[in-house]
Amino acid sequence: MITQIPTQKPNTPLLDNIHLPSDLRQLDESQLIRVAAELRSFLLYCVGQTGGHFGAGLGVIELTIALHYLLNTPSDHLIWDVGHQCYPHKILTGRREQMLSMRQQGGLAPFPKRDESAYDCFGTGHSSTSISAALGMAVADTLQGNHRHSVAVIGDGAMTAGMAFEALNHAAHTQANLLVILNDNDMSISPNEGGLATYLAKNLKLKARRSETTAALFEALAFEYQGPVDGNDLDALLPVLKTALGKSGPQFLHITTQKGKGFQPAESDPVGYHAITKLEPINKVSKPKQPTFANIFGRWILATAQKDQHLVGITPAMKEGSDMVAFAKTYPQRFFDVAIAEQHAMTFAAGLACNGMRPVVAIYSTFLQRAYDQLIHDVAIQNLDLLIAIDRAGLVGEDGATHAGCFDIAALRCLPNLIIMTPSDEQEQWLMLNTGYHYKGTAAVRYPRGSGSCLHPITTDEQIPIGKAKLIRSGNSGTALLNFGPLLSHVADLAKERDYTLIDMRFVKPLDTALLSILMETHQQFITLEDHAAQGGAGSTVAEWAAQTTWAGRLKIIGIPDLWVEHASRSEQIAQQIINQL
Ligand SMILES: Cc1ncc(C[n+]2csc(CCOP(=O)(O)OP(=O)(O)O)c2C)c(N)n1
Ligand SMILES: CC(=O)[C@@H](O)[C@H](O)COP(=O)(O)O
Ligand SMILES: [Mg+2]
Repeated sequence: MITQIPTQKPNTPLLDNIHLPSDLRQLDESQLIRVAAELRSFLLYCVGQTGGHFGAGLGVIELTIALHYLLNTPSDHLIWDVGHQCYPHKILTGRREQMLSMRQQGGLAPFPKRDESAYDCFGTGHSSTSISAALGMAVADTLQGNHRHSVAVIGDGAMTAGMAFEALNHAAHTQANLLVILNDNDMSISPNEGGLATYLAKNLKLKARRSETTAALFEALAFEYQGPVDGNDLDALLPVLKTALGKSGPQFLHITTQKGKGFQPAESDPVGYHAITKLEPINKVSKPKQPTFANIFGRWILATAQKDQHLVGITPAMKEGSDMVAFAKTYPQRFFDVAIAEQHAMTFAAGLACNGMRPVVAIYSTFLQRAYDQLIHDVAIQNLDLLIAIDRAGLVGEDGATHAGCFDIAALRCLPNLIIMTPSDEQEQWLMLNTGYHYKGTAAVRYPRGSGSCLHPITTDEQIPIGKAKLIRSGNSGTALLNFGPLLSHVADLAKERDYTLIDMRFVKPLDTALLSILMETHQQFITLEDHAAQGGAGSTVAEWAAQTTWAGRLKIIGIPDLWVEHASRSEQIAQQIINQL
């Protein structure tokens, strides 16, 4: 058992000669255990040097070796759900020498990526997509007369998302040659939540060679089930995997693994070791950890829950990331981790709001994308009193494009009645959370990953006036810089140097058009700034307003107005809501 992350590259004589899975397949099965030991120590060394996702990869060392040993990758399709566990896969598929570039600009991507390697047959990052994609590839092979394996490796956490069951349901209908491997380590990021997790855990405790009850669940969906089998034991795993790969039709292999396997601290604390920062040199004095926007949210929800017993907090499997740890500990009855189920999280919150509670949905911007229809259909149309705390809004750094929160303003600003707030720092975040929480209707506050410029916001009940911006400085250059969000501190000095008027707009919706009209009288140039896609974001809101104001009579954007159009005949709707604007 390894207890320390090596700071020097370990000696890996077998691994050094494995450049591709074809090299691995030259080895005798009896050598694979040695390969696993070397791969595990090399993985520890690499992640120690770069930081990144950690526990999940340690848990699938044996599975990765077994799959690339028995499959004919990259011709056979192998898809890693979420993809945070893909580092061993990358090491065995021609990228061993690039591992120290992991998650760095120009370096290896944090998740499987099609344009990075032929062995990455499907890009992942968001969970629960692997079965759908693998099924698509399997059906394509059937249609083309190809005889190839299509394998999806999905964790017990990712298995809790509805999309996984949509794919299982469809697979039965297609009878495609698909192998789903459930990597069951009884962990999501936190311990896995919900009935499925309990169900699986109960059966694991039976330590049965074959769990009839678990089999029943998946065989009811026309999968042939095998398991549970110890996925960290190559001697147990290889024969069962061979059997599954030898069969046709939808196969379901249930393996059990240990998240963090082989590294004692990670085995003891799989939550803490889900991801790690890179090791710092021993003599480097580490800076004190600054509170993040997520930490401020965690303090805010705890403080607000103390004052209002109607507050309930919901997270789709990101308790730690959204920092609801203290709230969950203090108010366990009012904390809900619904597992990786963003769609359910939103409509569950809607139900709570309809029946006297005041829900706060804490959700990463990128994962909010999963709950868009529920936000529209179940929350916004009904104009429910609900606050969405959108974390990781904007660029997120090392997790790259799959996790960037660049589209929430574009998605939300066209929804009638919703208000959208963009705090410039942690004090503004606190004020806006208060404002959104008490707003009669649906409110969203978006804030970024990491820390901002006000590390010690004061606890306050104060709110801010809806739709009102804040003048930061008046300038004489004739240019007004309109800030939406946390980049204000990045441009304050520049605005002073260039003598810009600097406005903290605070709201994307409702936009402070009264102030903009005044500024229009005295400024010749406007710059909008946001940590969001330029297309369709806050700047577009300003542009649309400006175009219709300055070009009054020359540009009129006619479409469905900012309201929910009730039922009528389509011709009545079109006449009343659109054509009559002409
Ligand atoms: C749609 C979506 N929601 C949330 C996440 C954040 N997330 C990344 S890994 C993870 C836990 C996955 O658990 P599991 O599938 O069991 O994999 P393990 O880490 O246990 O190997 C979560 C919630 C995500 N990647 N995608
Ligand atoms: C793989 C995954 O989706 C999560 O682990 C995500 O990387 C967490 O992001 P943060 O580090 O911003 O919490
Ligand atoms: Mg798991």
